[in-house]
Amino acid sequence: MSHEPIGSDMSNEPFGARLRAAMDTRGPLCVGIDPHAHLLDAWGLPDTPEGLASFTYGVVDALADRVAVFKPQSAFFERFGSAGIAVLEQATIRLRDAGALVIIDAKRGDIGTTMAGYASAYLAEKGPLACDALTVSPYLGFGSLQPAIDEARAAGAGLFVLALTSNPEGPQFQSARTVAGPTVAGAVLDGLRELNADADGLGSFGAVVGATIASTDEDLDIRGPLLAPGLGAQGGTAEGLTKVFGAAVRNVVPSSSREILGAGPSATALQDAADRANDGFRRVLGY
Ligand SMILES: O=C(O)c1cc(=O)[nH]c(=O)n1[C@@H]1O[C@H](COP(=O)(O)O)[C@@H](O)[C@H]1O
Repeated sequence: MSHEPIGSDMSNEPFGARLRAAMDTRGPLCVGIDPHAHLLDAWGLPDTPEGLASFTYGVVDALADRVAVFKPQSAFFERFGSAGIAVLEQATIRLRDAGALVIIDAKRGDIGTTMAGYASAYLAEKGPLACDALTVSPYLGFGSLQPAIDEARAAGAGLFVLALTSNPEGPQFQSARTVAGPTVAGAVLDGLRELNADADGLGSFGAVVGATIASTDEDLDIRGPLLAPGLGAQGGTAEGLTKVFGAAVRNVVPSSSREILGAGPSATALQDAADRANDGFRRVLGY
């Protein structure tokens, strides 16, 4: 696999274009950074801010220059209060400096003005947690995401909106019909298709579609990226992706956390696990 830098000339491109270039160069794998207490323990680290920092920077040092996309899970940093958020900030900066893209998984969603606060924290170019894309929740209405959409457009960042999540409870809401007719998930996908309509190549507004959903009748051709968590620990497989995503499979960003992190703390073992996963995804996703 290639460990080439993505190229600094991409820095002014929109998120979708940068994501496509990064995945083409380094492979499609997204490594989720989820520092669970049990993983800190398995790595021989204490469940403290210091342990969190050693774990997180261990992953960063081993993989930042060879993996295209990282998805730190904010919850596991928030667990340690401001000390944990400081580690998330540092890790995001280090990963981006190494040419990787960072999706902060915080699943934010609120009414317009409050959403604007989240957008300025995570999406504004000079925001304290400025990242390449943020996961957001549409359950206050797709339109409630507008401030994040505006900020993402201004900053060349992206969003991943929950559509068909990997957890078994998801369909209770996501398969329900909206007043206008489509399912909740279908309405989210329609909204994203509209946002990506004028994109040149891959759009910047993506959907979260779990790798664990057996199949779907929804139209996943949103002209934007499809973040697919649920691989490995939750049962999703590389081979299953073609069944779930069909013709849209080329836009899938396969995300794996525990499956890769469990290989540590050895940097070589982490690199082998990431390379193996990336090779498998390249084969299945048509790279
Ligand atoms: O938005 C996500 O990334 C997400 C959506 C979803 O439907 N399911 C899901 O598991 N996730 C996240 O993806 C990660 C999955 O971790 P592993 O199961 O260890 O690979 C966690 O951080 C979840 O919060």
